[in-house]
Formats: sequence, structure tokens, C-alpha cells
Amino acid sequence: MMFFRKHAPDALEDASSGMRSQAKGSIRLRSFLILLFVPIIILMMISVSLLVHVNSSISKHTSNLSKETVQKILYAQRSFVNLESLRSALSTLATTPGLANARSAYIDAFALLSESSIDRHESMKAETMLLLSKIRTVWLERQKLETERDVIYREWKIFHGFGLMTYLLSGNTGNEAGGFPAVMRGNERIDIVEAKVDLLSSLAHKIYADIHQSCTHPVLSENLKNACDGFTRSYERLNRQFSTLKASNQKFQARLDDMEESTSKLSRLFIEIESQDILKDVGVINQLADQLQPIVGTFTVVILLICAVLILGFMMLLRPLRAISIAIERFEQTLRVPDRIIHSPILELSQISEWLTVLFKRFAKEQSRSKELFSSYRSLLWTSSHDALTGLANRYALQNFINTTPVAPARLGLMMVDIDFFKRINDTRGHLFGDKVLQAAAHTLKAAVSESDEVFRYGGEEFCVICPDVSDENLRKIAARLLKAVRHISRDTAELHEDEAENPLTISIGCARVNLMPGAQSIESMIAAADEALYRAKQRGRNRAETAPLSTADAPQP
Ligand SMILES: Nc1nc2c(ncn2[C@@H]2O[C@H](COP(=O)(O)OP(=O)(O)OP(=O)(O)O)[C@@H](O)[C@H]2O)c(=O)[nH]1
Repeated sequence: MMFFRKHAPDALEDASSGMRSQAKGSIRLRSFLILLFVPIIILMMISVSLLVHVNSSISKHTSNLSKETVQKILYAQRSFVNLESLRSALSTLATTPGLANARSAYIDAFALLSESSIDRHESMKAETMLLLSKIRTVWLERQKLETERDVIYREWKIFHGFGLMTYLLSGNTGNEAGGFPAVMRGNERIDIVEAKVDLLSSLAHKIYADIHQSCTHPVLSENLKNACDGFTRSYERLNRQFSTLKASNQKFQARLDDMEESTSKLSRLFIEIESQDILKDVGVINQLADQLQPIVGTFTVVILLICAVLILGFMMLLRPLRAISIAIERFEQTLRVPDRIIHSPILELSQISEWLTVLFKRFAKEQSRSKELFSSYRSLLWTSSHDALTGLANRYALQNFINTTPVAPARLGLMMVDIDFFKRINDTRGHLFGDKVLQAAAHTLKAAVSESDEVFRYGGEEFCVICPDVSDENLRKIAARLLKAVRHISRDTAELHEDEAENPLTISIGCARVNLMPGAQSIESMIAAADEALYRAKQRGRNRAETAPLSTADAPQP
């Protein structure tokens, strides 16, 4: 912060004033988060507690109702069984021979009807009471029928006695004689069914008609006459009794029908009421489930709304952050400063964007400044290591090379080159011309060696050529090439000719090679050896190259 205040007060001022103006329409991140999350949390808590409350109350209600419904179904099942038992008991009461069986059926029917499972509905109580009274009536009728049947039984026996007496007194013998009806023999109980009454009635009529023929004789004995009278009276009484029984039978049948109808009605009513009751419970359960649906729907809508708000909120946070990240990445790649990174209603994000823009500008400025510095540095470095006149690497560069290469590589070759009679050029043509000759010689030497070789201006009109990887023979060839190349420069004009100049510039070369000298060689010792060879070349007439067999410094002692 201090750095920027110190170096870019103007930019900071701009940014600060921009941020102050932005603060008016912006909202702080903390406030934004509070505004986003607090209502959501409150809404969610309300929704969840509401849902839990409603759900538990509905579940409780539904569970109770379900229990009740199951209870009702069980009641209904038991009642159906009871109703079936009632029907069976009533059938026994109506049709089973013997009063003892009928009484027991009557008691059963009464007990079944009194059970609460059937009459637990108020609306069925009246019907139940009515059926109870009808059952009682049927039972009374049944008893009455039994009494009347007993009367018929007794009358039948009297009729049977008088008939037998009449039959015997009229001259017949034995029970079997005269086709006395077999029924007269027995004392079987007479069934109360109407068809049997009719049958007995017609049978009695037939018996009476058959036996009474004997009574129609004009002369009857006193005994026979009395027997006939008794037979006729008993027949008449029996007939009357048959009529009574028939009427009672009809009445009984009517009572039975009535009771049957009442029973059916009670069954129907019971089924109707029970079904309605169970259906009502099921309806209530459905209603409760229906009540839950809008609550679940509302809850779903609330959750969706919350999700939408959250997504919106996160987009408002994440999109600017992503934009900032992209802006930083782009700036890192292109160094182009965007006018504006983001526009966010959230104050902190907006401020980050502004600060980043300021930082980008500052960074870009610093970057261009350091580029300039680096370029100056490179230029200075080049100047310090190169000769201003010739553009060749200078003595300082050679010294650097010597310092960084304590032991000369095995195939290193080195040449010391000196222009012949250069003093004369200076003296006759002046120093400026001498400089031109130096430049031409330097250019020619540089052009004559390969890329990997380096030409240094050693001092004055003397040069040092270093060939890092060369054989003895090649070193000699290079020296010869240099001698030849320089002769293309005219001493008169300092210009380079296609062919050898008329008054050519010449040089003398002293060569040194590592392998020519035993032991580890330093560059400096090689320079000394090459200087020695150069001296010899000068001595032997110049314009030639001499090779140093051994360095003076490193030469083995004799
Ligand atoms: N024009 C010019 N002359 C220079 C420069 N540096 C050295 N000299 C001159 O080069 C001459 C070197 O002369 P000498 O050392 O006597 O050698 P020479 O005349 O070339 O004779 P030999 O080397 O024996 O062939 C001197 O006159 C220096 O003044 C330079 O940068 N420019």
C-alpha cells in the first residue's frame, strides 16, 4: 500500500475517489450475506417446523383413525358372523323338530341380537328391538303350534281308538284285515308342516270314509252304534283341530316371513351403516392426506425459491470472482490493462476490481520501466565488453573468458594477430585513416573465422583469435586464410578488394595449440606462447604465421 502511495499517488487518488463514489450504490459483502442467508434460514426454519408440526399431527390423527377403522372392520366381521349365526338360529327356531331344540335356538338368537356388536349403532336399535319382538312372537307361535300338535296327537289317538273299535265291532278281525291304514298303527308324532297336515287330513278322511261304511248298516248293535258315534265325533274334532292347526301354521309361516324380512332388513341396514361408517373414516383419512398436499406443495415451492435465491446469490459472488481470476490470467499473458474488470453491486468485489486495475497499471508501468533498464543494462554490458572502434570483443571480454576458463580445453587454438608496419600508416596518413584500416582489418578477421571462433581486439593494432575446437592443421589453415583475407585490404585506401590489393595490408600471426604443450595449460600461458611465435613471425619478415611449439611459461625444463 505504501509503495503505491509513494509511487503512484495520482492513480491511488483516482481509485479511492472512484471507490468512494461507488460506495453510494453498493452494499457491503457482510450485509449482502446477512441479507441473503438470514431470511433463508428463518424461512427454512419456519417451513420445516410447520411441516413437522402438521405432519406429526396428521400422522397422529391418521394413526388413530386407522386404528379405529381396523377396530370397526373387526367389529363388522364379528357382527357378520353373528348375523349368520342369528340366521342359522332363527332357521332352527322355525324348522327344527322338538321344542327343546327350538328353545335353545330361541335363546341363542336372543343372545346374539343383544350383543353390542350388532346394535352398537343407535339407528339400528329400533330395528333390533323390532326383530327381537318378532323372534319372541315366532317363539310363542312355535310353542302354540307344538301345543296344537299335541292336541292333534291326542285326538288322533282317540280317532284311532274309535276307528279300531268300529272296525272290530263291524265284524273285521286283526289289525291288518280290511286294509286298516298303516298310519293308524303308529303313534308317530305328526309333523307340523302344512303339507303333512293336509296329508293327514285327507288320510283321516279316507280312514273315516272306509270305516264309517260299517256304520251305515240299517241294523247296528248298541256297541257298534256307540263306537260309530265316538268315531264320528272324534273325526269331527280331529278335522276341527286340523283346521286350527292349518290356520296356526299359516299364521306361523306369516310370522316367519315377517321375521325373515326383518332379519334381512337388519342385515342390509347393518351392512349399509358399517360400510358408510368405514367409508367415512377412509374419507377423513383421505381428507387429511389432501390437507397435507398443499402444505407439501408450499414447502416445495419455498425450497425451490430458497434454491433460486441461493443460486442467484452465489452467482453474484462467484461470477465476479471468476471474472477477476480470468482478468488476472489475461493480464499475466498479455499485460494489457482492462478498463474495468467487473461491475458488482457488492462493495468489496467492486473495490477489489478497482484495486486490481490500479495494480495492473502499476505493474505494466514497472514492467516497461524494467524492460528499459534491462535494455540499458544490456547495452552497457555490450559496450563494456566490446571495442568501440571495431565492434569486436575487447580485452575486458578476453579477460572474462580467461577468468572463467582456468584450464584451456584440449582442442583450443589461439592466435595473436598484429598488423605489419601500422605505425607507418598512422604517421603517413593520420590516425583517422589508421582507425579506418583497423576497422577494415577487424571486419575482415571476423568474417574469415567461423561462428564458433571469437576475435578480440587485444590492444592497439593487435588482435587475439580463439578457436575453441580445432586441430593443428586447421589452426594453420585458419592462419593462412587470415593472412590471405587481410591482403585484400588496401593500405592506401583501407578498402576491401575482391582480390589482393595492390599495396596490401599484411599481418603477422603467432599460433598456440594446447596439445603442443604438455600438462594443463592456461589461456594466459597460451597467449604468451602465441606472442612469442608472433615475435618470431615479425623477426622472420612479417606477413606470415608462426606456431609456438611450447609455451615459455609451461615448457619442460631441459
Ligand atoms: N590510428 C590508430 N593507431 C593506433 C591505435 N592504437 C595504436 N595505434 C598505433 O599503432 C602503432 C603501433 O606501432 P608499432 O608498435 O611500432 O608497430 P608497427 O609500426 O605496426 O610495426 P611492427 O608491429 O613491428 O610491424 C603506434 O603508432 C600506435 O600509435 C589506434 O587505435 N588507432
